[in-house]
Amino acid sequence: MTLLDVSGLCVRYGRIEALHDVGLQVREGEIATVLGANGAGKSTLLRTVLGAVRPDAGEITFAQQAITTLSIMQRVACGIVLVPEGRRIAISMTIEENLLLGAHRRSDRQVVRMEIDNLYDRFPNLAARRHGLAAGLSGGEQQMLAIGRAMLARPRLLMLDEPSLGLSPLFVQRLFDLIVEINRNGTTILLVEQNTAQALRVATCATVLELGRVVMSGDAATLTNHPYLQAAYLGHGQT
Ligand SMILES: Nc1ncnc2c1ncn2[C@@H]1O[C@H](COP(=O)(O)OP(=O)(O)OP(=O)(O)O)[C@@H](O)[C@H]1O
Repeated sequence: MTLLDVSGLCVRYGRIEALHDVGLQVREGEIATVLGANGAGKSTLLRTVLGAVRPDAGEITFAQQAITTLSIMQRVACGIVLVPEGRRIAISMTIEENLLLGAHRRSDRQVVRMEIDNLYDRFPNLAARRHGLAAGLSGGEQQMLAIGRAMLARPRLLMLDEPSLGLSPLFVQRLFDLIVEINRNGTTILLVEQNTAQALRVATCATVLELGRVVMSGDAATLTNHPYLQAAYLGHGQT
């Protein structure tokens, strides 16, 4: 089933056309990735799906419901969650408080507790410092916390905006392992990345944006072997 269906999306910031007639479908249960260079419009696309940016044209449907005119809060209630670029955790709050914030809409406190404890089991560094300020965490740990917090909202669609940006190779690996695990546990993922090789490795389908337009889309395995993508994004061609 198609979970997210974006069609004919146009977004302008004054005279800049950030998205032009962009279409994208994400099927329930898959990892879809959006690739492209700086300024291609990737963040704008995610922010428009979330409702933080109003499109000038286009339709967005989520789980068969038209959501184009819904507010951010209404979309979050539908199950759409965004982890923005730069993580945006509350650095003046403790790790535990950040996680509880992610679960603030839920009333099943015991299950929330169990999910937080599972996260601590997976990331002992977060557990050891649960009552310390999130500001004290490394960039990689902050990203894990940001994703953990987002998952506590029980999203149906988790959107991640360049989660690997600025992380050490070790954390990049752990991050992509976490993304795969979250997906295997049933959450659909829309992943924006500049780490093209890693994103194509975990994704089922991909869309390539250039200057606000879709220049290519298809299943990830086919795109990985496409000469244009190899040359322009995977560094296997002539420069
Ligand atoms: N709030 C804004 N006001 C004006 N122009 C903007 C705004 N946000 C983005 N833009 C412009 O829209 C275009 C697309 O930007 P966007 O951030 O969506 O691209 P991106 O692919 O996510 O790039 P990056 O990886 O650098 O975040 C760029 O030309 C950018 O300068």
